Amino acid sequence: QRHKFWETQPVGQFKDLNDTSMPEGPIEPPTAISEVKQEPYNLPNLYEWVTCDMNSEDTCAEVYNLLSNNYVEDDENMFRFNYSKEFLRWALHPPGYYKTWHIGVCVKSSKKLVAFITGIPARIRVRSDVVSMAEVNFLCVHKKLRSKRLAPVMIKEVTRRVHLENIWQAAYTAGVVLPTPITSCQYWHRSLNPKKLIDVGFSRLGPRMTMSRTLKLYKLPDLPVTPGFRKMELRDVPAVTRLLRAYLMQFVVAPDLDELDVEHWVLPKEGVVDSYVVESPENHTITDFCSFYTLPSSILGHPTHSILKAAYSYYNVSTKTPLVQLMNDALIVAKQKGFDVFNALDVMHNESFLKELKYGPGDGKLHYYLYNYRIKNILRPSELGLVLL
Ligand SMILES: COc1cccc(CC(=N)NC(=O)c2cccnc2OC2CCNCC2)c1
Repeated sequence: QRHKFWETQPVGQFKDLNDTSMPEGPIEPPTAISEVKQEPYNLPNLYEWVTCDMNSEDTCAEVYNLLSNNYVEDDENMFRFNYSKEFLRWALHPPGYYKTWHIGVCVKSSKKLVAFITGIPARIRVRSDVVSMAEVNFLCVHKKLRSKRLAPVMIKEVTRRVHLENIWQAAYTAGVVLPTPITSCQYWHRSLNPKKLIDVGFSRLGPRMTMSRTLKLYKLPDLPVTPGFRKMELRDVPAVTRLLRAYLMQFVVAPDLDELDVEHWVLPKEGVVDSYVVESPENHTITDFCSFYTLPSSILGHPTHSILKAAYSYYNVSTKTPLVQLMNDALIVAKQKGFDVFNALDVMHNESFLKELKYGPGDGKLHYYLYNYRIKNILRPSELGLVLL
């Protein structure tokens, strides 16, 4: 029945929701590493664990193919995330990563990869508590192996390997409601190429709208309007780190990023992540920053279009330029780079620009979770300063 697995885990349980006596913080205490199960969990007979070295071209290609054919689809099964190999290597190789947290399940006989789950280390602040956590992502079971209860054993195995590194908390997201979200975010889409979005069924022509009126509605200038708006460079890392750290302090849950993290996560990487700074023309200080990551989706079963080019809002900081103007410049450069749509969650201050910049609401929600860490009351999305890939 529902949540058979999650009711056995140290996560906020629905039945505890209004029990205000429970303190905020870890649900279970850490244990000695010697107490952690030393050997991997048992898999069903035909399968075996494999550690995926994403620096190996062959392994990265196998992971790419598994995800490209079996990972998350939208509610109407019209689109499927299509993370690129460069993106996967970026997402899984942040400073301090553990190869052993990139876990595959293979068929013993054929060595075929049929399932995958990953963790990466992250320092996440919850209120004033900076916690070493694992960010768990890319849980994927081949379509032909669903309902074999593989996911629970994969979650237990990545948890075991995280425990072996003396880390006892985790953060993850899901499109489904599990025990118990710390917040539930609405996603929003801003059309950049409305004709293609309507052709492939991502968007529909509005009521009393013609195609030409729709093209005019979403038209953008060719160039950013903010003076000093330019691509981020390595020399900007110290300034962007200062901006970002100060900005993220206002949120209840946010990553605790140092200069090495900023260099990895937000320095532009072709086809993976784009980032821009506003360098004030008068005194050359960095006053604002915006970024978005590249996550295309396969368009399932369309005769002429196979890929939806989507940009996802990442971290944005405005201290001088109005956020709405900064985010409009992000739309302008994303359109110039050939993206079809720009997606954003209603986290941080995003709500302040979504309607004005003509975003439309998506048809689903993205729920955020913490493992082995209780939050007293569910957060508003605007209290969340964490964007997962
Ligand atoms: C358009 O193609 C899609 C292909 C698969 C799923 C979805 C809907 C969806 N589930 N979208 C999101 O989860 C989403 C919407 C806006 C911003 N970030 C998002 O998810 C991110 C963060 C979580 N991991 C996936 C990427 C759309």
